[in-house]
Amino acid sequence: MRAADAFTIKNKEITSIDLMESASMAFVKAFAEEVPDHETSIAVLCGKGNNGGDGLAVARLLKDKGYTNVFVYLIAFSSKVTEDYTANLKRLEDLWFPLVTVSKAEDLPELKEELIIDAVLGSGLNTELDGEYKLLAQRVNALNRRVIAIDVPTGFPAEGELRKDSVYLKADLVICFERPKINFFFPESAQAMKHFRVVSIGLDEDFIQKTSSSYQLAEALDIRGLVKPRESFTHKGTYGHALIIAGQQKTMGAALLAARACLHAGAGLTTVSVPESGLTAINTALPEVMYLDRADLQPDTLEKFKAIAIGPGLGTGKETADILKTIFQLKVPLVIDADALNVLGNSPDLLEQLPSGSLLTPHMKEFDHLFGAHQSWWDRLETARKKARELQSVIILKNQYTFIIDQTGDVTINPTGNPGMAQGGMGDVLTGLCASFRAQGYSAKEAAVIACYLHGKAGDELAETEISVAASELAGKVSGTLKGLIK
Ligand SMILES: NC(=O)C1=CN([C@@H]2O[C@H](COP(=O)(O)OP(=O)(O)OC[C@H]3O[C@@H](n4cnc5c(N)ncnc54)[C@H](O)[C@@H]3O)[C@@H](O)[C@H]2O)[C@@H](O)CC1
Repeated sequence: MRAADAFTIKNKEITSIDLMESASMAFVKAFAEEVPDHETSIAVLCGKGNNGGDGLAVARLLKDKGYTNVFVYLIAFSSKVTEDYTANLKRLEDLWFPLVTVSKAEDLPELKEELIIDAVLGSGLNTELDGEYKLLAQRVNALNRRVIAIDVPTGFPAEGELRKDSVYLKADLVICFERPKINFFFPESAQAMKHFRVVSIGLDEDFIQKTSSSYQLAEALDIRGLVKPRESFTHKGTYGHALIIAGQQKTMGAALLAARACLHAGAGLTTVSVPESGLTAINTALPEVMYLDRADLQPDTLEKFKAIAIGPGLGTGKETADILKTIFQLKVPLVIDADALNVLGNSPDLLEQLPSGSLLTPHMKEFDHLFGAHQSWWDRLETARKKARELQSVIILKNQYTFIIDQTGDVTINPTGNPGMAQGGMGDVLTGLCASFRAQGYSAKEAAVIACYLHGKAGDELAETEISVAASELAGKVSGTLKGLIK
């Protein structure tokens, strides 16, 4: 993002002070939507870098917009100042804007304002907070006021490990510039912020798109670009035949859910392999779905499938390991989930035989069982990037924001989904979606991106009218949601 700033300044004939003004205007526009009451009393805490410069400009622009109670506190712990900070300070001084200088954390007056804008330190942070900055953050946190941070909360690193004992100036909302920071997507970010929203500040979009970044955020437009329309004269054979190997006597539902999702996501044919005791359930609940006896899971029968998903409710016994050994010999794209992942975690030799181009869908526990325990999500994601390259496979690392890591180690972040979806069976549905898109001919990465986005989006649509979302309901909804996405 710093490169995009520099490129925009150089090529758009915009000076850095104008870019700061543009960023501050974008902040104020979003702020006004969040805090419409112009009588709200606001304390703007400004450090001496460009984040502080934004704060000074924001204070002036808020006054211009009609906010009558804006007070600025200059956090003067450092002797270094940036040029744009100095220019914005001069603009405020010229307006006779009341300014309070705080040279030590203990000098911060007992703030009476209802709301605090945090512009102390932004993305220029290079170490954890300590000394006066740490004391200041602790003092402000103790006030329990509503805090809106500019770009990032003070003390919060844009990338790198988020340690549990670090101190941040906690924000209720972060209004950040142009793109969210990767660390916003980790569960540990909850220590520093509740929500974020992104505002455009006029950086050169072409440059941002072309600049290689290891992280991409999936957007509806990406899905529209990926999903191929259904053409005339196509038939069920065009859309592939998926096989789902799942379920035991007491976990038949997992197989049903995966098969249901696979069917509704558009696979031409869906077959499920469950114990024979599940046959009636399949025929009753999913009449379109076919059945394959476990005894028939032999190479010559399996070669005809366009994709095979394995794992939901399957158990971690020898049978699962034996089936994995068989399907690893095939040239059929694989989706590996749940108990199949746990079996691979128990036997590293088998994991080494994983065919390239496979799709693995672990949640945090399954991931750590496969690749070792991790203390932070940053580390976990780094391991996922390394393993995806080594295994030449795609990993869907499930989380509130799911990470899709491709064979080059690049990460696509999925933004859809909501807490209403925190119910058993959701993972089985995602596996069925992955199998469906793999069977329809999408690459492992494409299938993963479409499946994750669609899964969350269908859940979001259901959550508009429901507190919690049942997995079977979501599986039945995906076809309609997909239609809406590609319109
Ligand atoms: N052209 C640009 O680069 C733009 C930058 N913008 C703002 O500029 C911010 C980045 O500004 P800066 O790079 O000046 O840096 P900051 O304002 O984030 O930080 C100020 C200074 O603090 C010092 N510092 C770093 N780590 C510290 C620590 N642990 N404890 C104490 N001091 C520490 C550094 O010397 C840094 O220069 C962004 O977050 C954003 O708010 C916006 O104005 C948009 C345009």
